[in-house]
Amino acid sequence: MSNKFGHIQKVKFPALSKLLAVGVATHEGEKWVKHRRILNPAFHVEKLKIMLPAFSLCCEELVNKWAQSLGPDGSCEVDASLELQSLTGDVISRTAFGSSYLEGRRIFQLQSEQVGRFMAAIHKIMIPGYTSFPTKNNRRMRQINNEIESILRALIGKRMQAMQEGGSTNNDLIGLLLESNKTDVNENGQSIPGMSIEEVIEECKLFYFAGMETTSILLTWTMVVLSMHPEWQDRAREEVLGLFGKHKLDYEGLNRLKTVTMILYEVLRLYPPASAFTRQTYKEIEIGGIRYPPGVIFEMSVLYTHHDKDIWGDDVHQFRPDRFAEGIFKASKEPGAFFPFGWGPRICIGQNFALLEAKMALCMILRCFEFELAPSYTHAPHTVMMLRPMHGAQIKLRAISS
Ligand code: HEM
Repeated sequence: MSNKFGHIQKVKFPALSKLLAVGVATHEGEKWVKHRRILNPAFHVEKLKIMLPAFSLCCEELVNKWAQSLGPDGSCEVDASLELQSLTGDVISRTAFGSSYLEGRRIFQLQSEQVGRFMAAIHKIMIPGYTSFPTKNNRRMRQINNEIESILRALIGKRMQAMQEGGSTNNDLIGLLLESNKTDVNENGQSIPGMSIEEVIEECKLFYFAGMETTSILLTWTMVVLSMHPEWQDRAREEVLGLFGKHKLDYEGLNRLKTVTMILYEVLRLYPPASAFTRQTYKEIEIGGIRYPPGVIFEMSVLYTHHDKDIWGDDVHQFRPDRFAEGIFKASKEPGAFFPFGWGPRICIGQNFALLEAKMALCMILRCFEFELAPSYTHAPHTVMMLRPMHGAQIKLRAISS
């Protein structure tokens, strides 16, 4: 971890866990607490169950598309990282914007372009004032931002009007967010101002950034790792076929998956999509024998902690899903050392959404295809913003005969 005095200091568990709870008592923090309270109902389990058919529809479209690409020998090659990004973009578009899915999809395309442009310029972004230079890239990024905001503004306006006229919330994220915003009541029972339109727009943009890339990266690494470990691929498929056969995947069944869940956790341990996140001290705090003043920014390395031999044992770099057989807390020597979704009050609000989506997608893929790495695949995990495969994930799919 580095602090603003330029020191680099490694802080390990358990001292690290103290930091995870830090960081929400400032002015920024108060705003966050309000946002979190308004967002929470939209991610409640009952709401996720209602979103399940949308997950299912998107996954079905993906496996059907792959089935149509199969050659005469019953196989085809795909870049799983692109395909799964498109899947998770579709899922967010449908679950966030329901009937306005096509506008949602346009936002997803624009944000994907935005991420690509940001990544291409990432080294220059450190130059003070660089983002206001009138370069071609910066002008296009501003244009994209304006287009995203105007689509969202129109969409939110339409929804608010429908709600005023007594229409339903449609149970999509935007509807649930607006409904919760309208009825926001603080702990003392007083109605307090909810989010402004600008803040709702920011939350919608965040759903894409926070929810799309991360989940597609989890699914991509899962396909890569299961290609490297066919014995675990077979075990997972057996479990899926045993539980569901050819029947529809339901919430209760997805919750009973043990092997698939252990596999997803082990992939999240080895390849955490958000490989690091930050915390800022708001009061003086002592960590690892050093006292830090308020305002110090710490970078929490999930990757480093998930690969620490002292915490996970000598097989730390091996893919061993059964280390999670007794649950997350018994998987390592330090309970709490597994935190791909963060920890403490700021923990990822979409973690149940992400895991449900990943289970649904993986089950459907396993039921229809066997897969292995294509000869062109090069294993190169790369951490620019997120931990992704640098050269894509070329996977060979083979249809499972029914
Ligand atoms: C595998 C998938 C995902 C991973 C690994 C992941 C990881 C994370 C992490 C590490 C954080 C920061 C937590 C902290 O500071 O303690 C975060 C925050 C957040 N995530 Fe996720 N996330 C995933 C999926 C999603 C999805 C699907 C959504 C929404 C649909 C979502 C929405 C958010 C939001 C809104 C925040 C900010 C929460 C706050 O500041 O209160 N995430 N996520």
